[in-house]
Amino acid sequence: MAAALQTLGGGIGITLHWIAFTPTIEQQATEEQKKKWLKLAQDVAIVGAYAQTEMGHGTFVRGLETTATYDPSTQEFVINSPTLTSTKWWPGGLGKTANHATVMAQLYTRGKCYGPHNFMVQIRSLENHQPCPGVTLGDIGPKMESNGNDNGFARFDHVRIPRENMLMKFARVEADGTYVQPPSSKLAYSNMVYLRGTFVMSAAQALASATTIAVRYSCVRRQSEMKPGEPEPQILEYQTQQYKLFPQLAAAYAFWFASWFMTQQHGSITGSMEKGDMSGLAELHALSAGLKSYTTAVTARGIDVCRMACGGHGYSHASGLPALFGGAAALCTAEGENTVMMLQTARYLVKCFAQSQAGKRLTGTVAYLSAVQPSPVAGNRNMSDLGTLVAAFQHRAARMVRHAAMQMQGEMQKGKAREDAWNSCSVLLIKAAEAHVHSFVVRNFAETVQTVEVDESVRAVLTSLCQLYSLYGITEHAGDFLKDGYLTGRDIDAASSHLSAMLARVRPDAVALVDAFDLHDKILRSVLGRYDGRVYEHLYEWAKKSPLNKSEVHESYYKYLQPFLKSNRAKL
Ligand SMILES: CC/C=C\C/C=C\C/C=C\C/C=C/C(=O)SCCNC(=O)CCNC(=O)[C@H](O)C(C)(C)COP(=O)(O)OP(=O)(O)OC[C@H]1O[C@@H](n2cnc3c(N)ncnc32)[C@H](O)[C@@H]1OP(=O)(O)O
Ligand SMILES: Cc1cc2nc3c(=O)[nH]c(=O)nc-3n(C[C@H](O)[C@H](O)[C@H](O)COP(=O)(O)OP(=O)(O)OC[C@H]3O[C@@H](n4cnc5c(N)ncnc54)[C@H](O)[C@@H]3O)c2cc1C
Repeated sequence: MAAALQTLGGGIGITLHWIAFTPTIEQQATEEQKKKWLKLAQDVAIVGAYAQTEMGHGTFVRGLETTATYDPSTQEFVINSPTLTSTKWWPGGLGKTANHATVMAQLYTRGKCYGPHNFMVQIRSLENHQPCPGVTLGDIGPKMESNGNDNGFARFDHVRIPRENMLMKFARVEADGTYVQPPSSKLAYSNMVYLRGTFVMSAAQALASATTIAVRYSCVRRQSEMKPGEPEPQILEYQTQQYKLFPQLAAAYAFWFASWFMTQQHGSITGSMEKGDMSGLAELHALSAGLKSYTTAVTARGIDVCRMACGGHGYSHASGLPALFGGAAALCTAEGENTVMMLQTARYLVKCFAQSQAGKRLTGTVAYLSAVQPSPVAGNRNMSDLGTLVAAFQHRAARMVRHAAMQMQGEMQKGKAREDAWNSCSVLLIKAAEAHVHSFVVRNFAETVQTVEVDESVRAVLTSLCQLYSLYGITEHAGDFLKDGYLTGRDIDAASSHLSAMLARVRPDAVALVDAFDLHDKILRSVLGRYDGRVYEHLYEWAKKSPLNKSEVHESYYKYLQPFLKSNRAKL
């Protein structure tokens, strides 16, 4: 599904039906409600949008203004948009495509507000697709990318829906208006956790696509002379080109493996939650938020590196890279803005750190926080050993989490309120959370390559790629590793020279490594990244199809240029 949606470049009107609307029914509806809507959704007999964000609030879900007020006399909810800023704004497919939406609204019953809950609302007629009475709909206009998707707006003027349209798997409102609490108030957000997990896969796929394009093109493209008089080399022979592309290639693999972990973790924790065990929810939320933030940010930057690595042709839409970048940029903002998501991870880490200080043994993805020793013992480390590299990342993350948490404690001891201390330490907190996620990705990569059983040579090349990824991270963030003397200047020098060796080692396998992503030309949609390598012929064909080439002399000539030239000539 992710691949199919990627083909459509950030989606079409129905994308959110598949990735958000239908999963929300699956995750938030009762069995009875599923019988009513799930099959209709799965068979696309109805088309849905996920309508949460409003003009005034996206991040702060508790600040949403749309209301769902229960009327026990008719056993209905009244959905209302009381202000301009309460207008639902951004939901994919909401403008023109969807005829239903799950609407996130503040639930009021018996005069009390119980916070945001999901409601199924029909928004267009199933007969003629006209908006339902009381519903105003439209498209929000062109965006940076994803213009095949009608991100829309919606206003509700006291629209009545049956009580049964509240998605009631967790929280419920009884016929008489009694509110029944869910096992956790955050279960109304479970679909966001799921979607953030799928964004990790989307990031991996987008970065895999960009590196496929750039690596293949770098084998077709020849430029300059390495040595005077010699034939022009493939640009992939330049070490600087390898240094641009191979860390992105390695990151694509790392994110792919992280997304596998995320999917497995989501399945196992939601399985336990089905049985009433909510203990894994906080970690699942922290991991999905942090991974979504980290992988999409690195992917967006990485795609731009790939674009620049393709020179001028990378800037053309023929390369497919601008569209990939636009799609990745959307992933950085949608489903929880990246800074806000990383701060959620930081919040969890600070709590875990406090628990560890209080003597609790941490488990799961944060276990290392209590295992890592605060005072490092410096020494000449073997910087080509994966175990050493993983330990270095864990040490860096643990130090940064401790530093941010202690800094916050210090601010509070000086009299600052917790919230103010949080805000004044939030840059440190973000960096610490990023280091934690980075460390997780490195460890997971290292563990995954060890499980490769198909072939010794496959394991060897993936191990090199994992070393490259880790060494690149260390050299890019050298200051973090040097700060408390855990790594020495000599270690960093060793890391740099191993990194150079890894670039050379990965070079012969680079094309096979991108081919292994198995991204068909129809998915890549890139003249530069064609599997057959016939870039120049197709670049020429592609340009000939430019709309400006439909006529030999463009109409703008007759309209503007001809009279302008004529008057200029007349002046001579
Ligand atoms: C396959 C894909 C292919 C192509 C893609 C193409 C197109 C797709 C493009 C876009 C789709 C986009 C869809 C959307 O964007 S839908 C809208 C998404 N909106 C958001 O993500 C909103 C972000 N904001 C939030 O999630 C929350 O408001 C926020 C977490 C920021 C704060 O929540 P709240 O104010 O309620 O909580 P706090 O008081 O801060 O914390 C309370 C407590 O709860 C914990 N928490 C928060 N969220 C969750 C959660 N989801 N699950 C579990 N726990 C959660 C939080 O950490 C606190 O814990 P504690 O510290 O223990 O008190
Ligand atoms: C392509 C695309 C598709 C989308 N699809 C949907 C959809 O289908 N359904 C839907 O409901 N929504 C959708 N959205 C909306 C999306 O979920 C929100 O835009 C997103 O959650 C960010 O919220 P915001 O726009 O309110 O950003 P803001 O919160 O206004 O962010 C602006 C800035 O404020 C900062 N900021 C905000 N709060 C904090 C804080 N607590 N601490 C520190 N900094 C903070 C942010 O880091 C950011 O720098 C989509 C958005 C995009 C771009």
